[in-house]
Amino acid sequence: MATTHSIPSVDLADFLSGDPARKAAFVQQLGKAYEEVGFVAVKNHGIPDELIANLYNNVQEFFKLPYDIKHQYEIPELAGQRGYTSFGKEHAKGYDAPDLKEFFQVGQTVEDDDPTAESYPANVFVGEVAAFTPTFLKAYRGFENSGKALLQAIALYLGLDEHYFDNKIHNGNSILRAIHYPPISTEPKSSIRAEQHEDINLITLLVGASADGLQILDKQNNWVPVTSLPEQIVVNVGDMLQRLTNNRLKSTTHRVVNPPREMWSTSRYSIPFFLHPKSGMKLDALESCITAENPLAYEPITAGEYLDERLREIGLKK
Ligand SMILES: O=C(O)CCC(=O)C(=O)O
Ligand SMILES: [Fe+2]
Repeated sequence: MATTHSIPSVDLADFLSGDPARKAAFVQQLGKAYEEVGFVAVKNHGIPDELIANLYNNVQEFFKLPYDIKHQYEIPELAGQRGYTSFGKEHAKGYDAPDLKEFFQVGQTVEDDDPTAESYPANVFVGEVAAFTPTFLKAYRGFENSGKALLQAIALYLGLDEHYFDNKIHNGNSILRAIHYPPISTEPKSSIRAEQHEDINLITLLVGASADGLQILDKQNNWVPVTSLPEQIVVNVGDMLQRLTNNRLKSTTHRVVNPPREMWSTSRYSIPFFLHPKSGMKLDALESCITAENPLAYEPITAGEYLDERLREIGLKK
């Protein structure tokens, strides 16, 4: 895979090093990257390579299953938030044509006595691929931990207490999503596998996709390819963090394009982790992010209300 020329790169080991100068430098690099680009590549992210490899193997096994079996794991009442969503169901906000993908989502499992547990639907267990669900649950915790460290750095950059986000994301409504973009068999109507969009959540952590295709829209309105090194994950700002920071940190538009014709026969897999807080978190703009040059841009809203609004806009919730 090619290098990440297009987005800045940071080393999470700097933040966790215990060396105040390295830690402070990381905070500035991450914050600047999120103000200017909205995406970074993170090395030493703490999710073991072997776990990532297992995750991809299980995901490929699952999507190979016949449609009738996968469809048993599709639960429309859950708006795609748990289990399987079949090909052509989800579309980007503002677009009618569906994305060319099927996906599977795993959500939070509460392990303490937090009453938030009652608000989460149960995860859907896949019987046919024995290691699928356990591997997902393990990876879910890994992404949560890496995301927590990154949010600690973001909190410091914003002049907040380092642990500002910790209890807001503990038992949060995060989603681990495995996506399969199937091979292309006939001339596609458009060149797009996943139409341009911004992510809904606080931050998204994406482990190296199985193929090229991800592009971000830069400030000059050019589409720039993002391909990450195997040992890096790509982490971007979502709309909830953009809203909380009154547009100071950028939720950058991105999309997935079709491969060149000679690659049509290949599938593409990717596994984003959408880091959400608990639904009660207020997304009201931080005082420090409201200035004369950057006046208040959004109405107050909670994370839960905002998620509902967005799921309706992308066709998952009626
Ligand atoms: O497939 C990818 O690489 C990115 C997918 C994505 O942007 C999303 O699901 O929000
Ligand atoms: Fe996305």
